[in-house]
Amino acid sequence: MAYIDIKHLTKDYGNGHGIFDVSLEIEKGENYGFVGINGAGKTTTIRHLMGFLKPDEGSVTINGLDATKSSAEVKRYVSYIPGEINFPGNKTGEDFLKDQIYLSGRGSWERAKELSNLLQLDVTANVRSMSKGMKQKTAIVSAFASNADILIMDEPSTGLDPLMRDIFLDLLKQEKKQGKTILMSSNIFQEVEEVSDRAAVIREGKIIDITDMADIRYNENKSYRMEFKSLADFERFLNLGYQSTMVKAEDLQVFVQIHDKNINYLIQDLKDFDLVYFKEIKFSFEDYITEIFKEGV
Ligand SMILES: Nc1ncnc2c1ncn2[C@@H]1O[C@H](COP(=O)(O)OP(=O)(O)OP(=O)(O)O)[C@@H](O)[C@H]1O
Repeated sequence: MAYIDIKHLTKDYGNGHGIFDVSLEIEKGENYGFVGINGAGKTTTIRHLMGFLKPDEGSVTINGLDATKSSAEVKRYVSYIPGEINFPGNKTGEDFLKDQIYLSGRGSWERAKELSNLLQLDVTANVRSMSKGMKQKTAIVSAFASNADILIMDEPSTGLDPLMRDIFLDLLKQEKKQGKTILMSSNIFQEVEEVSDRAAVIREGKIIDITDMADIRYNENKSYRMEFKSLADFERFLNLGYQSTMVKAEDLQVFVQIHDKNINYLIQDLKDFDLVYFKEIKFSFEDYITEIFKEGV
């Protein structure tokens, strides 16, 4: 049984809304991305993991415990960042964080202070008057300072500026190195590509794909873009018969798709040509998702 095991989970809100027959197996120590457009079903799935929703059908277990029936026990392993953050009470960030550490019985204020400094969070501010970004940072500090075995995060980088997002992603990588199991929903494909081992794609409540991120990062089919100095060279190259995904004749540019094992042939051939530039175009997780959505799986 997987560490986080979601089996045939269904929550039907009617009129095609909800999640349907969702199954995901997340192994211990894995960093798992969960992507989908707005309304796809990410939050509904995640709320089942936290025991906030009861399945119509199917089950969720975390470390062998039923997430619905044993939700209090499950929460001992889990730190959670909700999609919508609303802090209770009228206290400072520091008091809120100290309460969380005390209530969960995990983590330390020292670590929370360190994380707050890294994320430039002013913990003297009242949680009620915090901006969206500050609330998000407070939730991140709380989750990371708790030293929980499992991190479940619903679009955690929402509201962070690009610099803070990078710091957050670095922290996430550190958590992974320490053996934490991470489930992060997001609709920012670049960040999922950067940190995840695998990612599931949900659309209209159904899982349509599970991707091993190594296949994207180390894809052996590469694209190269090149520009020729002269029209004569441009035309001569096209006659060589390489698979060109796009040709921009007005700029004398060609995009070639080629498998790694054939790259030497291409380089040999290009020795006879006068090039303005030659550049690898990385195949990204976003390209992959766009293809899946185009294919209408
Ligand atoms: N309590 C509810 N009652 C009825 N429909 C609901 C309820 N909660 C969610 N839905 C619907 O279920 C679908 C999935 O919603 P969900 O919030 O899980 O999506 P999401 O992928 O998290 O979206 P977002 O990226 O916008 O947060 C949506 O169509 C939503 O309108």
